Amino acid sequence: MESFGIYENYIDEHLKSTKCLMRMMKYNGVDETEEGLGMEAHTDRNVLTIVCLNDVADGGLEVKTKDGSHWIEANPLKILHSSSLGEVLLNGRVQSAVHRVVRMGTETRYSSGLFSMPNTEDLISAPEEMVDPEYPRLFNPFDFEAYYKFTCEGSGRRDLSGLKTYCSLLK
Ligand SMILES: O=C(O)CCC(=O)C(=O)O
Ligand SMILES: [Fe+2]
Repeated sequence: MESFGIYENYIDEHLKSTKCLMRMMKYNGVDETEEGLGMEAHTDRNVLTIVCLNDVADGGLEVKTKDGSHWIEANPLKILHSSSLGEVLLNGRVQSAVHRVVRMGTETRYSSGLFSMPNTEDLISAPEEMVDPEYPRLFNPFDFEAYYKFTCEGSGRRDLSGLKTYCSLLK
């Protein structure tokens, strides 16, 4: 965030109000002839995600291009990507990556993901430094737990633009 000009105190403050969730995932290999979907297309709801994989020949993680026209393979060993809250905090300067896991090999794939997320009851919003005429405020301040709940239920569950649906100011 420092590279986006956000002052140091804010970063310290942010780190103090962040918790991390670590998740281990196992994807069984598939038959040579079939292409299995290991995890359907989604965006992560946290701030940043770091993923590490075992040494499978085919990483399988794919990220959708910004124009939505096709999927590109992501670096198979270590991936760090921005999630919904990164998009909010940087006021749209980065966008949350739509991604999925496809399985095309017989090997078992293991991954571990580190997901940083807010550990605060304060409303989440972009700092003033991120708002200017070129980047007018994009999102209403919101409560993370309520947003998370929205993405787990009903229409929010499969909504790849869930963040915009939930709190965009540009509807
Ligand atoms: O297993 C992976 O490579 C990615 C998993 C993922 O996207 C997630 O857990 O949100
Ligand atoms: Fe993900």
